[in-house]
Amino acid sequence: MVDVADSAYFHATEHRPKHAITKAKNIPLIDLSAESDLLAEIRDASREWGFFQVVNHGVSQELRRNIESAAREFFAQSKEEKGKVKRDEGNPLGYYDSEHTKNVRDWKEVFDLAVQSPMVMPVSHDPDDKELMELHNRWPGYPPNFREACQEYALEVKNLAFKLLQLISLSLGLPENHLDGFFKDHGSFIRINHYPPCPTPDAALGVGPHKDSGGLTILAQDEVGGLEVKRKGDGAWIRVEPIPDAYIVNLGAILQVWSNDIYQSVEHRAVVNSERERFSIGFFFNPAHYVNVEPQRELIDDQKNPAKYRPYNWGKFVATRRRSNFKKLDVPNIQISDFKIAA
Ligand SMILES: O=C(O)CCC(=O)C(=O)O
Ligand SMILES: [Fe+2]
Repeated sequence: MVDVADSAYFHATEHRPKHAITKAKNIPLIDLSAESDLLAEIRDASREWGFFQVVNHGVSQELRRNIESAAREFFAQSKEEKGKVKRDEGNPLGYYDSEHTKNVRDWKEVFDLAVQSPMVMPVSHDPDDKELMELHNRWPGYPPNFREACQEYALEVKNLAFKLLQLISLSLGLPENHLDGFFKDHGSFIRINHYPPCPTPDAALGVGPHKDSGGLTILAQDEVGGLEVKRKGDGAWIRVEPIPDAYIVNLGAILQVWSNDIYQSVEHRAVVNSERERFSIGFFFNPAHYVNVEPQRELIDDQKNPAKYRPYNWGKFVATRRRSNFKKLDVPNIQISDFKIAA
């Protein structure tokens, strides 16, 4: 992927990454072991930023170290070795090095794995086609502990995801377990991102600006840093400072719909640099494919605050995205704004 002249990686001048504000007030840091004011902190952070970091989260440091070092060893292999577990059109899990965000190539390589394998998904984006498929993880032979490190990590982060979901539910004034049922057969996945040093960090991005489309994202970034969040209000890009052993939490588009816009998912991107490689590991906490996503009845009012979105099926949403990713269709990817009800 290190082809300097390849303009497929170049963003339009106005989207190039140089003007991040690093000295600004950072996204909130929340101590999950604190008893008092926890819900208020989560509510304020979710409303103001859509992003926060958590400490005392219950995920063991050792499991995080294990997956981080297994990832380092995996990506250090030759392209040919990594290509043995490459994703294809039939199964998007595994290794991939040519992802695009909004038609510009990302300066990264990734490894995706389903938290529950097999992951069940619709075969097609067509709403009338009820056929389902099972997606199985692809495990590399090297390093030998890769699979175990990923699976052990996934179990603990999944527990954190449910804990955060319950806190978010309470922070919206809903019962603690109100949203749990949507995640009974959850279609969560883990994406390990590797961003190699980039000779043109002013023109390329590790991941272009996007919003996460699922429920919640729980991200571990290493000490290099590069994640930036678009601040609500003025749209300035704010650097998320790496905090050792903390997790970055952001609300995905589904929470925006469930909460009928009380909470909003926020744009973010990853910048790269010319000196140091960077790793991040995202846990994308997604509902089951059969879940129909719609504003929660408890949070709407037909007269004063009607639903802002029409219901949509999560599995079909994912299948529609997958189709446009592979076909490189010249249309914008499906977004929740496609389901927005005009006010
Ligand atoms: O690497 C990062 O800091 C962000 C990655 C990201 O936003 C994503 O994978 O959705
Ligand atoms: Fe993201």
